[in-house]
Amino acid sequence: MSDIQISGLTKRFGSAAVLQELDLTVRDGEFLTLLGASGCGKSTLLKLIAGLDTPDTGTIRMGDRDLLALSPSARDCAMVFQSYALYPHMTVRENISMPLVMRGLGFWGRLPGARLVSPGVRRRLADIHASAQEVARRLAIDGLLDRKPAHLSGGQRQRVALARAMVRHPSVFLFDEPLSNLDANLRHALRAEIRQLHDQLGVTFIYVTHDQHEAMSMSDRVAVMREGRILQVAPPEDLYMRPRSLEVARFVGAPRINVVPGEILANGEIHCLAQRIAATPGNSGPCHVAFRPQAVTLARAPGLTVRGVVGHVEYAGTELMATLTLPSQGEACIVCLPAGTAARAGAEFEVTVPWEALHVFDAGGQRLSIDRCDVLARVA
Ligand SMILES: Nc1ncnc2c1ncn2[C@@H]1O[C@H](COP(=O)(O)OP(=O)(O)OP(=O)(O)O)[C@@H](O)[C@H]1O
Repeated sequence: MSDIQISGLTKRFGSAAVLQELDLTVRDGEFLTLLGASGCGKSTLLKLIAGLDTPDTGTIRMGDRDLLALSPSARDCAMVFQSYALYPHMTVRENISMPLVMRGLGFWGRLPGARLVSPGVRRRLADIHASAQEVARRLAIDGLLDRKPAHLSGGQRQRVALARAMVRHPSVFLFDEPLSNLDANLRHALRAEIRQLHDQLGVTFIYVTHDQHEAMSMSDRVAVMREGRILQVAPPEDLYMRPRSLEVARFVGAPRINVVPGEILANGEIHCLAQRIAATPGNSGPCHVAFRPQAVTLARAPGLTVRGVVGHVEYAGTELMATLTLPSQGEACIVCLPAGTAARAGAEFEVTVPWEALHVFDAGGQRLSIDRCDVLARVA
């Protein structure tokens, strides 16, 4: 198939612009996730691609096809919703078969009596049910084909919704928070299954979630959204290691990235926590220096020394999460330490952030490229 190219997409509800001049290319066959806080416009974007709503301006193209000119059914997209959207009065078999019935049988063929009088309708229905059975087998729900949705668990219902999307072999799957209603264990298991399904089918998946673990663990690329705009589109590792802005850095990673103030001097040196940490060719002035809680080390290593007073210590299995209050700033940082580290509340404690784990952003929050200092230097 082809890439999906979205250009200048704007959608308003009344006076509120929910999507603002949004541009995005979804590559053919990739697993792309739209990640953002509730209300940032993720579902709206998905609905515009599916044809369930229309934009005010902008284009959505797939190869040489203008998707906006096509009806939802002609777009070759299948959508899977958080709420499953199954027909309660139909069996699992009938639910899964529904897209093929709608496509393969005319109005008369869909009437309940048609199969009694028409051998052609009977044959087509038998083929459709065989296809439904095959998809159900792949998703391990073939033992449930005669049940109604009310007699299924949440995970089973979501599998039926997936099967219904798969049965017509669409070229694009659109997922709107499909796992939100499930418990943590099931969510974890289904994440892996959905990713495997993507790899087997080899078609484009566009997945909406506000859960960064879900986004980071499943996707080829993640588009981070905020207030109707895309802040960055990148593979999960790039988003985590090289966030383009402080906003993205704060959104991705848990616990949240630590940020302490820094200063860029006229000679380009960056100072932070009374240490010379790096140099940048940019303008002088205040900046933000950031590091992830997991990036700190207790070993002596070249890097930024962070010293503070231990506050709350949280035990998290193989590690501890400790809050450090930095006396100079009065700011609290969270650092991740190996379990068993002697970090007692009220005591002074010191960690090092290796140079390569430091992120520097200008006063406006945009990432600065920096030259690492190779010698730990204290500023008098
Ligand atoms: N039909 C509508 N009429 C009016 N406002 C709407 C409509 N649909 C969505 N909105 C508003 O548009 C904004 C974006 O909604 P959208 O559902 O796209 O967000 P989202 O990022 O998917 O959020 P969530 O994760 O909570 O589902 C919200 O403020 C929402 O209230």
